[in-house]
Amino acid sequence: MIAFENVSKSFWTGKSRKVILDRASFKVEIGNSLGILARNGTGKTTIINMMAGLEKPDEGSILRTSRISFPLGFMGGIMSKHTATENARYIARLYSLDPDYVESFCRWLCGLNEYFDMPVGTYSSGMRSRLSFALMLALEFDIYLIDEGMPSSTDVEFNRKAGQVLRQRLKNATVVVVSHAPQTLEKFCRSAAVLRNGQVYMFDTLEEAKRLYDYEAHS
Ligand SMILES: Nc1ncnc2c1ncn2[C@@H]1O[C@H](COP(=O)(O)OP(=O)(O)OP(=O)(O)O)[C@@H](O)[C@H]1O
Repeated sequence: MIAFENVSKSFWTGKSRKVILDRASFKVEIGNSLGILARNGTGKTTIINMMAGLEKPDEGSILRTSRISFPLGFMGGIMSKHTATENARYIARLYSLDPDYVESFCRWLCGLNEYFDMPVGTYSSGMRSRLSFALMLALEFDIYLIDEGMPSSTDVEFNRKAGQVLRQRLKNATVVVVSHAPQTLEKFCRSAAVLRNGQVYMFDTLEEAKRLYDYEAHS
C-alpha cells in the first residue's frame, strides 16, 4: 500500500510557486492497479517520484508498506563508469538476490551483446533504457510505477521480450501509471484518478475519471 496523507509539494520558479499537490490524501491499495490522468506539465513525474521515494513532500507524509519499484526507465541507480554486468550484480546484492540470476536475466533481455561488458557510459539512450527496464524486471515488486514519459526503446525484439515478462509480472502485481492519455491507462488499470488543482480525485472506474478529465478540458 502507498498512502499520501495531507501531502503538499510545490516548486519555486524564481517568480512564482508551481503547486503540484496541495494537502492531498489518497491511497494505492495492493490488487487495485491505479491510473492517474493528468495534463502535461502538471506533475505526473513528480508524483511517481514521490511514490518511489525519490522526491520528498514539503508537508504531510507518504506511507509505504509494500515493495515498490523505482519508476520504469529510472537510471538513477545505474553507475555509468561500470559495465552492465557490474551494475546487475551490484543491484542483485542490494536486493539480496542471486547475482548470477540477475546478470543472466538482464543479459538475455537487453540483447546488448558485447556491450553488456562495456561501461554504461558508452551506451546510446535506447541501450541505457533497455538495461534499466531489464534491471527492474529482474527484481520482484508488489507495486510497479510507470511514467508515460519514461524513456522507451524502439528495439522490436526487446519490446516483445520485455512486454511478455511485464505482462507475466503484472498478473500478480499492482501498477500505478500516470498519463495524459486515457487509452494508456485502459491497458493496465482497474481504477483511475485525476490530478487537478493540486488534488487527486479517486474514481472506481476509468469512465468516471474520464468524465471529470474531459469536463475540465472543455470548461
Ligand atoms: N526541481 C524543479 N524545480 C522547479 N520546477 C520543477 C522542478 N521539477 C519539476 N518542476 C516543474 O513542475 C511541473 C511538473 O513537472 P513534472 O515533470 O512532474 O510534470 P509532468 O506532468 O510529468 O510533465 P510532462 O507531461 O511534461 O512529462 C513542471 O512545470 C516542471 O517544470
